[in-house]
Amino acid sequence: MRLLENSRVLDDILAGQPILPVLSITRESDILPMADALAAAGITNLEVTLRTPLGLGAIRLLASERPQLCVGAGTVLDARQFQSVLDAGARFIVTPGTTDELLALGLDSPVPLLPGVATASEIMRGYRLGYRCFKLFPAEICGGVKLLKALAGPFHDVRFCPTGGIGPERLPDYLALDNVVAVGGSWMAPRDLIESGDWQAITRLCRQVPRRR
Ligand SMILES: O=C(O)C(=O)C[C@H](O)[C@H](O)COP(=O)(O)O
Repeated sequence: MRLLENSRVLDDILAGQPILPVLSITRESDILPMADALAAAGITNLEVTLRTPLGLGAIRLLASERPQLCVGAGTVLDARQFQSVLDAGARFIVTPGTTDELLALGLDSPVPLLPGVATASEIMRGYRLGYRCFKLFPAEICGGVKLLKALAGPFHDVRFCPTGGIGPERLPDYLALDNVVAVGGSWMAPRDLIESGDWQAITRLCRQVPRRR
């Protein structure tokens, strides 16, 4: 998507809910019940990573069986994966870092790209191409709330989806920042609850998410 269009569409998607669940699927039978557990708490945006071999199939399944959800693809590392998640029906694409190849693909993509950054220089590489919305990763390690406050100075028109190491206790501090569009994380679908199939507990965890101040 050209220039500011990418970031406008992303902002429209992500601003609709304060958290972006990041799911890594390890059992096929979990996919639909997990998505339904999130949806029961009002979650419509979610990111499925390619960290596991089931990731791509999960995106395809959710795109066809739960079209009301906005399912993005995460951990997209190269052009081949970029094309495969587009083919699977991903509605947005998330990368942990940036490469020139991925930034260029995002400009011509039919769905928006959320490029991962950790430094001002990486933001500047995307900014000059028109990107205004980035994933800050790994957020807690690379500076978290303090870094986001510092970045608001030079990049007043940039918004971030910080992800990585952010649990529910730190969430309010991030959501209080004007340059945070949503906060990503995996905490709302913990492994033990998924393994035991405790979908109601996952719904309850998502319902505890604070509203934006
Ligand atoms: O693999 C990727 O490209 C990612 O997308 C990284 C995930 O966003 C974070 O690992 C989620 O962070 P946690 O909430 O700390 O689990």
